[in-house]
Amino acid sequence: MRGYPKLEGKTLLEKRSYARDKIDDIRQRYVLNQRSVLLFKWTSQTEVKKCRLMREPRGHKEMYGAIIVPETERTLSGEADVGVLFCHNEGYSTMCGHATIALGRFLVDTEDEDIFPRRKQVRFDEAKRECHLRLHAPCGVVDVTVPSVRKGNRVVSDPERAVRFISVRSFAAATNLRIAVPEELRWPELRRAGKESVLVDVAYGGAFYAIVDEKELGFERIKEGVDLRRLDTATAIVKELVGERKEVFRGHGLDSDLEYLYGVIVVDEGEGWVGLGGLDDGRVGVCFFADQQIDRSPTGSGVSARVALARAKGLLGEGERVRFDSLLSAGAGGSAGAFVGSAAGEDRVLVEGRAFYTGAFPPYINPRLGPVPPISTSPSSSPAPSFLPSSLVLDQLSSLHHVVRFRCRSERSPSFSTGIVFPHRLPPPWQGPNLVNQPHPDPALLTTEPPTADNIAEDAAKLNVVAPDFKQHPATTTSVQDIPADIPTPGAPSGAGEGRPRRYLHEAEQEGFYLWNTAKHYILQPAVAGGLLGLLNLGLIGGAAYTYYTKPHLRRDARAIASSVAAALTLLSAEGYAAEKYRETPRGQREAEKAKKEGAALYRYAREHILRPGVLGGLLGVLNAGIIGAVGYFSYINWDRPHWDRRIVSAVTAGILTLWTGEGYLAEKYRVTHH
Ligand SMILES: O=C(O)[C@H]1NCC[C@@H]1O
Repeated sequence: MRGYPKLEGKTLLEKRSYARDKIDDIRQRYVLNQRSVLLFKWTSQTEVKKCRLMREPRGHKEMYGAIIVPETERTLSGEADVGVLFCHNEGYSTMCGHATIALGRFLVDTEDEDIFPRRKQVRFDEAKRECHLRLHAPCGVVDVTVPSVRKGNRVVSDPERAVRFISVRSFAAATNLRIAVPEELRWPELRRAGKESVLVDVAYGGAFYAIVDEKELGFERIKEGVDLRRLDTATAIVKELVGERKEVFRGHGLDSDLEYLYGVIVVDEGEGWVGLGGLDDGRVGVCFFADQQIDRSPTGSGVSARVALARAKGLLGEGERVRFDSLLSAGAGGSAGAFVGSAAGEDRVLVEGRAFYTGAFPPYINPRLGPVPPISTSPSSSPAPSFLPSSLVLDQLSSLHHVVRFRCRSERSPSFSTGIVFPHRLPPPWQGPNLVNQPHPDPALLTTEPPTADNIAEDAAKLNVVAPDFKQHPATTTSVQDIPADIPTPGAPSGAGEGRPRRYLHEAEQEGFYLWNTAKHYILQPAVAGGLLGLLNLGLIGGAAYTYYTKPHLRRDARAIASSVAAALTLLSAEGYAAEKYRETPRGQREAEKAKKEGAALYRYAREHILRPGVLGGLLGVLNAGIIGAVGYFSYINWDRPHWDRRIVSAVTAGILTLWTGEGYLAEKYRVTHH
């Protein structure tokens, strides 16, 4: 990939880890720390360079991306033609059906051998008018068939017919799994339904999905409209609880990088219990994946998982085709956005779906816009800052031209996406309770002409390939020719003739303003405010203790003692009352749930990073060194005492011996269980 750093690692999964661990700032990074450092270093464009593609201001929570990897272990061994890494709001998926469908077309249409060096190997079946591609995704090799036509001396993809792919091995991992929902985690709909647990199925189609009937969560007829915030709360809890059942994901012969729960699909009435319906009466599902990102497509890998599950339950015959819809494709009507799934042999699934070009958008970095703080997903947060095009192009990323955006287009249902990257700034789901506020297409990006065999090449020509001299000539052949030199930030002094000191002053103001806003954003969070109150309490208690220590007469003054106790009780009760009141509000409940989740995440993080034997051994070593150092120090400064307090000496000796015996015991236990 041009411009994107070289992905280190022998296997695609290793490259995925590299992207996640080493260069994730390209996908997303909250740049707050860098900005704080900049206070002392002054703003430089190099720092601002490290900006995210998947989050604001270039992306959004629902953004999805595909990074083409020309060479992987499977392309080298001849088993695949090209590799791909998928990315989203949280990291890098192991499989993505909708991106595979969109990429299928792109890979047939591209003639750029830097992007797709093995393009010429792609087989065109003249009789069937289709190309066959082998795409190496992190979950394995997926066979993709792309309807294509000959156009002059080129073979180009045909938007009229559906792309199809055959999944990797797909299977049901657990059926009818009863998940108890602890009292404090039960969401309102579950309570109202009088339920204490939910029944879920878990299936794999390149990624693991928990599949759950809407009624199990206490919802009804979601396809007619649902408050996505409420569904988000419910599915986040289900995801956490099911995700903890590690045994469900293990033992299937998969690489450990694939053994995790990727998403929860809420399915409409009946699926998995009474069958799937057919092509006319298909199934609707809402998929929450990664960091509760909502899939606008019907989730290709989810379709693989759902078909495998239905097969395992004996609900789907060989060759029976089922239509799968997302909320968006179902709401839009027509069939172009739906996917069709069917069993394809023992444990494979055939998924069919269509993709359409809408354009290509090289990312820009506007030095004036700078990094944008994370936006809260609360409904009251201010709208996302708008994207300002700039004449200054990010060096490293300017040639990411194959982060291509596709959007599903059809005459009857022009308003939804099934593409690699969802274009345009789509309103996040919390902005509306149902489909009414779902994204609508930017008409400028839509091809209004109905596709015909004749305009196939034109359709492909919308693919916007950035020329190597893009930096000098930012406009591309298919994009707007006159990109404005720069749109000033509102309130910013104009650049022309602006003196250096004034510009610095303005930048300092901006920096200060940014930091103040960021500080406000963090400090005014209830959790932080709670922490500050805790500090205040500590300060007051410390202050009182100090006063009583330095003024011994107060210790006998009944009035002083009584007023201190009364003041402390009043303060604590007021704080307790306020906290309790806050917890009763919807926001408070959300916070409580979030705190619980974050607690779990912190625990998981600690377990993965700190409680690892190596790290733990190191920490224990440091602790031991500290203890020995402290004992040594106190022995040294007290060495000339006439006698030492035997109780202290015995307590210290016993303490150290107990600690070391405990450490020895744990180490031995670890050795026995792990080796
Ligand atoms: O179609 C799919 O499989 C993907 N869509 C977003 C979530 C999944 O990765």
